[in-house]
Amino acid sequence: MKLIIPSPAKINLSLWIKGKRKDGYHELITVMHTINLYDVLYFLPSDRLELHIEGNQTLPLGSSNLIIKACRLFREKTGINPKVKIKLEKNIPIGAGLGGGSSNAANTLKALNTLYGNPLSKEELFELAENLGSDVPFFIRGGLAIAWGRGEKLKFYSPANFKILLIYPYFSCSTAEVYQKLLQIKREISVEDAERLIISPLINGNFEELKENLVNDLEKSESDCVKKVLKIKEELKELGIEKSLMSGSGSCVFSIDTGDLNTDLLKNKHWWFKFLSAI
Ligand SMILES: C[C@](O)(CO)[C@H](O)COP(=O)(O)OP(=O)(O)OC[C@H]1O[C@@H](n2ccc(N)nc2=O)[C@H](O)[C@@H]1O
Ligand SMILES: Nc1ncnc2c1ncn2[C@@H]1O[C@H](COP(=O)(O)OP(=O)(O)OP(=O)(O)O)[C@@H](O)[C@H]1O
Repeated sequence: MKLIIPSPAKINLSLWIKGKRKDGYHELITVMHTINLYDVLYFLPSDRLELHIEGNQTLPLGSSNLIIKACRLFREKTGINPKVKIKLEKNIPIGAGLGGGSSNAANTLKALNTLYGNPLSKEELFELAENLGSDVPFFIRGGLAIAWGRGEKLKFYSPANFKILLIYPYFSCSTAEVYQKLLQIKREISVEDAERLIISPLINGNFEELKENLVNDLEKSESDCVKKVLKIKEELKELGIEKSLMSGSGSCVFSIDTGDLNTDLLKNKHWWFKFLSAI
């Protein structure tokens, strides 16, 4: 049986840091939405597990690839040894704050579950996803959600309908380094606050109010990568895009609902840009 699975990216509409946990992770609250920028995963019959990648030559093919990690976790949990040829068509920039690897991992778990007769419940899929990374549980369902804790606690909402301008500056950021070089931040904020500040203006289409409320505390990181991202935000301001935000731990920057922008201003710069939609 052949399966073709779209693996969408996400943006973080906001991210607040509440403090540092004993396990070394940061306590956070973040609002995520999947967008129509996809990798594609092909699952084809094979006599063994194999991974082929198109569109990117830098990604590992072995056990450090999140797709292989997902396959191994599936085998440990179910006792089923996946014999599939997986082809990854990579379109999502890596280390860009778009969760590409996390999305691949989550969608691989779902695809294997489908291929082998659904041995895992939805809850078990979420539990397994948690072991693969903080963003992976979100991609089991996708759409619009508030995540908190390390990022594994989730509250989902009906997906919203909005346009995004996404800028990728041709460099990547290390998530670990961005967090490591983050100043001590202790936000007093709750899931209810995130609902009031982000979810309700988003769902009601109050984009001016939403733009005023967008925050990403990881922009305060001392990492060189984030400093380069902040320069991109300044350049966008000079082009008339007043409100933009770094997604996740960077390097992408996005702006909401910039429909009437003269795109010529964005051309021939040191980035690529795409007009995308929330999905
Ligand atoms: C930046 C976000 O993408 C926002 O959605 C996530 O917080 C990062 O999630 P992720 O890419 O899955 O990150 P992980 O692979 O879980 O962790 C990478 C590293 O980021 C740091 N990390 C990650 C998540 C978190 N809540 N606190 C952290 O301090 C840890 O040093 C960790 O070792
Ligand atoms: N299938 C994969 N796709 C992308 N990255 C992968 C994959 N497997 C392992 N990785 C590793 O994961 C890291 C980045 O993953 P990813 O692209 O999810 O980060 P990101 O876009 O910065 O997302 P975020 O920071 O929001 O979690 C890189 O170090 C990359 O080498």
